[in-house]
Formats: sequence, C-alpha cells, structure tokens
Amino acid sequence: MSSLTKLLQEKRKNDTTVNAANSNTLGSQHGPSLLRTTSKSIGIPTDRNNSGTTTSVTTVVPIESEDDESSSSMASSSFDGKPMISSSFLTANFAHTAHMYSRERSGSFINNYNHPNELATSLGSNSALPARRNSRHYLNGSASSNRQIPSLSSSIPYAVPNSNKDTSANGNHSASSSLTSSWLESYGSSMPNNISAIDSNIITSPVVNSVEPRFVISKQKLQKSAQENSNNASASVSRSSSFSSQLGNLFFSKSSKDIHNSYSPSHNNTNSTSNGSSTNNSNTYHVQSNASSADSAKGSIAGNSIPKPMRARQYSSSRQQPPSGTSYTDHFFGSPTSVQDVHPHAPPIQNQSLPRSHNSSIGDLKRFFKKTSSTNSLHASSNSNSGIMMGSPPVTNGIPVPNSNNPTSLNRMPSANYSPHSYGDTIYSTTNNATLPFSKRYLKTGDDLGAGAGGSVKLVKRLSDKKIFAVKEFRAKFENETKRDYVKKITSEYCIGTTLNNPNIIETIEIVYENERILQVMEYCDYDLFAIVMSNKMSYEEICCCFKQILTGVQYLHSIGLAHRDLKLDNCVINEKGIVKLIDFGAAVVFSYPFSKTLVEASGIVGSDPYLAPEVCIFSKYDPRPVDIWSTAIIFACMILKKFPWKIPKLRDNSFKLFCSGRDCDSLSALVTRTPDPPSYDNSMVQIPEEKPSHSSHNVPDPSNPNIGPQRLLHSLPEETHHIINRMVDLAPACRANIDEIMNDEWIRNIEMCHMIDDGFNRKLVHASDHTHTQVDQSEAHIAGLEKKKKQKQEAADSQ
Ligand SMILES: Nc1ncnc2c1ncn2[C@@H]1O[C@H](COP(=O)(O)OP(=O)(O)OP(=O)(O)O)[C@@H](O)[C@H]1O
Repeated sequence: MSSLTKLLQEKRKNDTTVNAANSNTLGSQHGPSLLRTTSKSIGIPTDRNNSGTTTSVTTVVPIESEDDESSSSMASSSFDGKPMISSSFLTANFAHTAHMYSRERSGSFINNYNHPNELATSLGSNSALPARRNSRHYLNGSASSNRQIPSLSSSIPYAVPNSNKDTSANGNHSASSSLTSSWLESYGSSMPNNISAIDSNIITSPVVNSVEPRFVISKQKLQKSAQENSNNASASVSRSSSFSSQLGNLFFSKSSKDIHNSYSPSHNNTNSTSNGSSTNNSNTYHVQSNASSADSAKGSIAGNSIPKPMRARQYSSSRQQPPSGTSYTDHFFGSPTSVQDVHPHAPPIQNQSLPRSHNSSIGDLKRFFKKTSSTNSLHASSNSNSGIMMGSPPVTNGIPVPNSNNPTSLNRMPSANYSPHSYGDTIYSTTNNATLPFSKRYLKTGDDLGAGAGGSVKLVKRLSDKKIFAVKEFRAKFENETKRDYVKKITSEYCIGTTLNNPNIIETIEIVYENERILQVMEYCDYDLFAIVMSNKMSYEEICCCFKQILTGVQYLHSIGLAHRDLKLDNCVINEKGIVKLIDFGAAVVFSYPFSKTLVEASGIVGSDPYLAPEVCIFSKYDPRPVDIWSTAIIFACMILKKFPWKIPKLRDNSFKLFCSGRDCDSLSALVTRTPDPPSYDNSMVQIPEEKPSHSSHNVPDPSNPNIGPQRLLHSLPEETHHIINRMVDLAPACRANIDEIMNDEWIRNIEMCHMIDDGFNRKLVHASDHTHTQVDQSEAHIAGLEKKKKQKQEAADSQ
C-alpha cells in the first residue's frame, strides 16, 4: 500500500471516529433521523475560504422551513411509481420559477403556495388537465401585487410516501425530526470550515461583518484597478461598455444625448469620472446598489439572522454587492454573473480582475461586446443566417444601413439617433427584410401558446412565406421593479437568443421593439414536452430519446460556459420531427469565461421547486452545472413516473426526507457537502481486510428497503438507468456526475436519439429506429390549450 493511501486511510479513520462520536451524541439526544423541524435560527453563516471544489467563497445559510403540513398529508398516499395522474394533483400542485423574485415569509410566496393539504392523495385518472400555477415574485416589490402566474409544472403529481412503510423504514418519525441547537453544538464542529450548519428554516443573507479583510479592497485599490483596466481595455470595449444602458435606453427612451454621451471615448470605464454623464449613471447605480446592500445588511443583522428573505435575496442573487461600501473583486469573490451580463465567448483575461462594483454587469457586457464589436459581426443563432442588430447607426427612418465592412451585417450598438418610439424597431434579426414594422410582417393567429413570469407566448404567421413562429412578448416592467432589473431580465434572454446555436436549443429569429413592447420571434415547436408527457402515450424509448436530447442541449450549454438553471418539462418544447428544444433562458448564468478556469458561482434560489437541487436551498452560492444535472434527472423521473418525486428538496418534504434517509448520516448539510473519495491506486494489488460496517448514525443504509435512500427514487425507474440517475441525483454537487460523464454512461450512449445533422447549408433529421414521437391534438399541445380545456371541463362540471 502506498504511503499516500495509508495516510488517506488513516485520515478517514480519524474522521470517522470524530463523526461517530459526534453522531452518537446526536443520536442519543435526538433520535435516529437526519431530520429536524426546528425553525430557530442559531448558526451564523460566515464567509471563509472555500476548501471545496471551487475557488470562490461558498457560504451556507440556514435553510428555510415552514411547518410541514405537507409531510403528513403526503404521507397518506403511496409512492408506487405508477404513471398515474391525479386531477387534484393537477389542480393543487405547483412548480414555479423562482428567479428574480424572492420568498417573503409572510408574503405572497408562501401564501400562494397551494396549501399542502390540497395535495391529492388519490393518484387516479389522467384525464384531468393540468393547472399551471406559478408563484413568481419579483425582487422589487412585485410580490406585493400578488400576481397569480400559472406554472405548468404544477400539473404533475408528486410522489407521496406511504406513512406506514415510511415509519417502519425510518424509525420513529417524530423523534427523528428534531435536531436542535445542541446538535449544532456537538456536531457542527465536524463540518467543513467554510460552512455553517443548517439549523434554521430561514434563508438569510451572509453576515457581512465577517468578511475577511483580504476580501476588502480599498477605494484607492479599486480606482487603481479600474485605471489599469481602462488602460488595458481597447477602444471597442469602451465603445461597448454602455450596452446595458443602451438597451435600457432602447426600452426606456433615454435622450439621445445621454446615449451619445455613453458612447463617448472618454467613457472608458463605468467607474470613470471623466465623463459627467457616465459618472451620473454610475452613481445612480451605486446608490441603488448600496441601498439594497444596506437593506440586506439590515435584514441579516437587525433581524437577528432572520431577515426578510427578499432582502437576503437582493444581496445574494443580484450583483453580489457587499453591504456598505465593501468591495470585492471577481477573482476572489467569484460572483455570479447573469447571461445578460456577459457573452460566453468574450475574452475574459484582464477583465477577470475587474473590481466588482455594482456596474460589473455592465463591465461584463464590455466583455461581451469587446470581441464582437471589433469584428462588427453578430453571432446569429442560426448557421445559415447571419444575425443582424437593427436600429444601429447609421439608420434612416428606422431602416438600417449595412455596415461598410460587412454589407450584410450592421453595427451591434443601437444608434445615437435611435428613437425608441419609432415603430417596428428590430433589435436583432436573422432575416434581411426586417425593416417593416412587426405588425406588417407577422399576423397573429389568435392562439396563445402559454404564459409565464417572463411574458406570454403567441402563435404568429409570417406574411411573406406563411411560416409559423412563436412570439414571446416580454412582460412590462412591474411598477416596483427597477429599470435595471427589468433590462437585465430582458437582456438575458436577448443575449442567449441571439447567441446560441444548437438543434436542441430554441432558435431566435428576431427581437423587435414595437409600441413599447419587446417581442422575441422564435422558431415554433408544435408541442410542449409537458403536454406530451401528460398524454401518457410516450414509449420508454421515446422518453429516453427526449432525455438524451435534453442532455445534449445541456452539454452544449455547459460546454460554452452557460447554465440554464430552470430546466423543467415546461421549458422543453418539441417539434413535429421529435426534436426537443430548451427554451426560457431568463434564469441562465455564465459559470465560466473562456480561457479561464475560475468557476463563477451562481446564487439565489432560482428554478422551480420540484426540480431544484438541494444545494440551491442551502448554499447562498453554488456551481450551477450540477444544478442543471439534478433538474434533468428530475425531468427524466417525471417522464417515467408522471409525477414529481417530491415537492421541494427540503427536509420538511417527507418524500425528500426519506430520499435523504438511509445514508448512514444524520445531517443533510454533511451529505450535501460531501466530496468525492480520493482515488485508491493500489486496492487491486493489496488485499485490505474488509472492515465490518460500523454505522455511526441512526440512518442505517438498508438497500433492501425501497422507501428510503436513493432507492426511493430509483426503484421506480428501469434498472439500466439506476447507475447514472443515482449519480445525477447525488445529494452532494461535488460528487454528482457532470455532463460529460453522463454522456459517456453506457445506457446513455446506447440510447437511440433523433437528431439533426448538418447537410451543407441545411440540417437533416436522423430518426431513431426504435420509436416514433407521440403527437397530440393541437388543442392540447401547449400549456394554454391544456389550461383552456381544463377550464372548460371545470365550467361544465360546475354547471351540472
Ligand atoms: N418556441 C416555442 N414554441 C412553442 N411553444 C413555446 C415556444 N416558446 C414558448 N412556448 C410556450 O410558451 C410557454 C411559456 O414560455 P416561456 O417559458 O419562455 O415563458 P416564461 O414567461 O419565461 O415562462 P416561465 O414562467 O416558465 O419562466 C412555454 O411553456 C411553452 O408552452
């Protein structure tokens, strides 16, 4: 045995002893399970160096919980894995995309939750049509409007555990559900340094006064760094630096003078003070930022670790601005960056060390445009078409004039003369005849495809060739939403839509600003994957094909440094050829810049509850890639089971609790922070006597019990899927399979998948031989149709 292996073994032994001691204490005091119901907030999260897999700081914050009425109600049904769809589930369940809004404890988020008692216990007919409820709440007060935005996912039933079985399997439930502060005292010490224990049900913002001095940079340093960056930055950077505000201007009719000023060569950097206009702009943002940061700080401190989650979210999920003047650098802090902020292909090198100011999103946009503006060409979302950014200088009467270097492409930047009130301004297009107003080129067919938090999607016909497209009309800015947040949301989808090029990602044809509406014209797909799943007609091979196509889309995204973060059945559409496409990039983030190995962590509770990875509910920052992997596994499970394995990945959800049980560990935080075992090189040569398993917890693994541990989910899935699905739903993101490992899995490799291949200028379909794709009637092919039908049924039932 090598000395390294010996050392590792010894270390592990020691660790086990410590853990055993701690766990025994825990066990003797609090019963057998890893579960707890306390809502007391004790632990104070700290920012320390992350010794884990990433280079940036990871903070664990106490998790939120409410009294879990759902546990009991859910426990009254059985989780038999049969593909049955309950009408009451369809009505009662929900899934919502949580990005850009916060959970207000006493606010509408919780209130809008369908009451757990509404959860159906009978998993009966699948004839009932889904209700799509959504409880999105935007950061800037839109929550207060109590908007009921529907969510498609709400239509899938949740798997519900059998209380009898569960109790026997897991010991005494009530006893198991009580971890208290003493648990923390005894057990918390064995947790990694960079985290604090999950001891509460409230998500709180990191405590700001624990920021290590080395993360705090002085004003002078910041200015110096800004100066250096502005020296390094090329003219093209400075020229593009104000794109975000340009886009804002586009939507909010800023005066052309302001726009012009922001193009000024002296406006090299958002921190620049040389230009009055830019300084004002910058200052305005700083004021906002500091205000929200201060709020955030107030929330976490004054609220004694129970801040208003909205504030916490503002701190954690927006621009990571530390409170009250504290500054970080990207490099150390690894702040998350939204897609709207940066183009994945942009050269990151010198900008990696840009000071993280509130304006960093704009700074990141510099990176986005630095490369592209120098070439004056736009990344089109289609191979065959070159994208055109319209409304660019020079513009005559809204008709863009081709750039002299490239007659088919136009400058990306909106014109200094740009008038946002002029009609039919096409911001981006892959077509060359986008000069007429939108309404003169497209005819609305009257059919709604769906609506969500981001806007509503309608069917239109292009008059020139009678081709059908889907048009997303972005929602208007909420009253309480800042212009900045709104523009961020829009630009995210804009950047994605105009950049990505993959058969499994929806193609954006053009983006138009007309009559103060922003319209995104997309290729149309005939079916929502959700609708197909709900038809209950999918063959196993077809499910596998769809799954692999989703994975292929994810692989593409991850390969270019993007994570979707809101993968769910609702966000997959499928065309008549059986090609699945990912849509809705409103929550996507960049996790890696080109040429950089630094992981940019994401933050905020973003996604839809049943698809959320557990770490999203625990950590304030996380690697968004494993989050996508987890969600994709849940999508697969949903396609097979026709129900969600659990409602939310929190211990208050009984199904999830049981899934976490039987893992020889009493702490979810310990499970989630696990790192992969170090490789043992000489096991094959040296026979190590098999140690008797000594269980240090009250969650003794029992592989023969299908109701606890990973088997809880796996036993309902085909055996060949177990290996990789198990790895995809590994509670520890560090141990979860990455997309390349998944694609290399034997089962995945052997899945016959319908796909497109390049055939000269076109793409050609290659059909899998072992299945055909289910088609459903157009009246129920999309969420809107499903909802309409459901409403009609309901009305008919009511009138009887
Ligand atoms: N290209 C498309 N082809 C067909 N249907 C589409 C297309 N794009 C969107 N849809 C339909 O519109 C619905 C809403 O679209 P999308 O998810 O982009 O909106 P959203 O407002 O961001 O919704 P969410 O609340 O889920 O984030 C989708 O679930 C789908 O049914």
